[in-house]
Amino acid sequence: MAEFIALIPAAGSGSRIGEDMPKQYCLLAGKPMIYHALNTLYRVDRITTICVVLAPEDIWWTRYDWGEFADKIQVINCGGVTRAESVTNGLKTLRAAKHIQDQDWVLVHDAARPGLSIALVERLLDQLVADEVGGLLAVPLADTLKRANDMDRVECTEPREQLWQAQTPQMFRTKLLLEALEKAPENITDDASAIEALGYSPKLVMGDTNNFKVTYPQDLKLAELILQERY
Ligand SMILES: Nc1ccn([C@@H]2O[C@H](COP(=O)(O)OP(=O)(O)OP(=O)(O)O)[C@@H](O)[C@H]2O)c(=O)n1
Ligand SMILES: C[C@](O)(CO)[C@H](O)COP(=O)(O)O
Repeated sequence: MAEFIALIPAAGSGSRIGEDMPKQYCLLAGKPMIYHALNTLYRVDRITTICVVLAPEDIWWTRYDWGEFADKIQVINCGGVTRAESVTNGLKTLRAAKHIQDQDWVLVHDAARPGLSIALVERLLDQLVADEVGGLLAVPLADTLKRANDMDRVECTEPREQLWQAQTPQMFRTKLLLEALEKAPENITDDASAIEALGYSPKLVMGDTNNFKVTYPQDLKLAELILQERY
C-alpha cells in the first residue's frame, strides 16, 4: 500500500529575513522554527517518514536534540541552490536508498511554515488520497489586486476571483513529482508548478492563513503569537 512521506526542504538561507542564522533555526516559542512543522507532521499517524533536507554546510541542526522524532525522521544533507533542487535531491536520495516507492505520496512542506496544524494535514490527506494528480493547500486571495506600471502607479485592478495563494504541504506521488521536477523550468517556486508544466491540474485544498510562510522580519512576531496560543 502507498505510504505518506513528508519531505521538509530546509536548506534555504533566509536572505529576506536578514537574521544571523538560517531562517529555519530562528527561535519561535522557544524552539527552532523547523521544530514546529516537524512536530505537526510527526503527530499525523498516516505519515510514516519525515525526511529533512539540510544544506551540505549546515552547522545548526546538530545543536539541538531531535530524539523525540527519532522513529520517523531521516536527515539528509543534500540541499541544492534552489528549493526545487533541494526537493529533487531529497527525493532521489530516498529513492536510491529504497526508502520511498514510485506510488508513495510525498507531502513537501516548507520549514518556514511553522503554523501548519494537524487538522490541515488531515484535510489534505482526506481530500487527495483518491485523487489522480495530487494537490496543495492554498487560500483564496483576500485583498484587492492592483497591477503596477514602472512608476509604481496603478495600471489596473485585476479581478481576484479564482486566485489562490499557494501554501504547503504540496502532495504528489513520488514518480510524478520527480519526473515533473526533473523537467521543470528553472524559475519554478513550488512543486505544483512543476506538475502544472507537465499539463496536469493539481487540486486546491482550503488552507489557513495561520499557515503563512515566514519570509520578512515582521513575520516572526505573528508566528510567535500563533505558536504561543498553540503551546
Ligand atoms: N535552496 C533552497 C532554498 C529554500 N529551501 C527551503 O524552502 C522553503 C521555502 O523557502 P524560502 O523561505 O522561500 O527561501 P529561503 O532561502 O529560506 O529564504 P529567502 O528566499 O528569503 O532567502 C524553506 O523551508 C527553505 O529552507 C531549500 O530547502 N533550499
Ligand atoms: C513553496 C511556497 O511556499 C509556496 O508558496 C513558495 O513558493 C516558496 O517560495 P517563494 O519564492 O518565497 O514564493
